[in-house]
Amino acid sequence: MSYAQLLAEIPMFESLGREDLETMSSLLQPRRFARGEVIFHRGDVGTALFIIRRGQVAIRLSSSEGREITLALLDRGDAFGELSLLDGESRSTDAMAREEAHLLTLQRDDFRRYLETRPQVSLALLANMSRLVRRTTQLVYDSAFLDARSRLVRVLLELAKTQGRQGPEGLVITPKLTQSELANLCGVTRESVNKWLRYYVREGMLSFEGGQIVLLQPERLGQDAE
Ligand SMILES: Nc1ncnc2c1ncn2[C@@H]1O[C@@H]2COP(=O)(O)O[C@H]2[C@H]1O
Repeated sequence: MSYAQLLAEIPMFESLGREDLETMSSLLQPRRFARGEVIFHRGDVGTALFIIRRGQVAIRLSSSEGREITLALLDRGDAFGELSLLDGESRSTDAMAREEAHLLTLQRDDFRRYLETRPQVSLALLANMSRLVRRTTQLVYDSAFLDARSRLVRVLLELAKTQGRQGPEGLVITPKLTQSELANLCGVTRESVNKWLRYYVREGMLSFEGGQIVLLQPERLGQDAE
């Protein structure tokens, strides 16, 4: 089966011509993970890049006491696991399938060969890593300077931007998130997420539809948390 069409949708590989995409496609191995299954743990040896065909993957950190934060939720067309292939260190985070996930793996040597011979792929990877550094800086800023309410609002607005769609009432956040998952994404307690979600529902700025959060007045929400 050719995965060239999926590869062409991924920013890191979009510069590749048809022939390259077909060659890379023949190097990919499909792997399937059940809902809740761990794809890798922080500290594991990294041997492959992962590309998501279907399903959702959480990039997470957890403490020895069982506390967790979610750094990112990834879905179709997202790639992860590039860091350890580049610096030879171990996996920097855990990765877990939030729902049944159909993934493709590209082995380290094959990935590096593309980076060495296709400068456009390296540039796109650098752009990807620049975004990652910016997001991490934003997380540091948020945890140092923002209160729980502002952190929640910032995460909701970012999810709406990266994984949202326009619905009839407002911006719908596509992944269905529990309050605990939202709390992990914001780095605040579940109680505080619950308190502020209820406040924004009362104020008419957000609602819930079929388990999804809908931002009814995203601009007002943004102003409120400034
Ligand atoms: N802060 C972050 N935000 C989003 N993704 C990350 C972050 N840190 C690490 N990752 C991804 O998670 C992967 C974990 O394995 P690697 O360290 O090989 O590569 C990492 C990146 O692809």
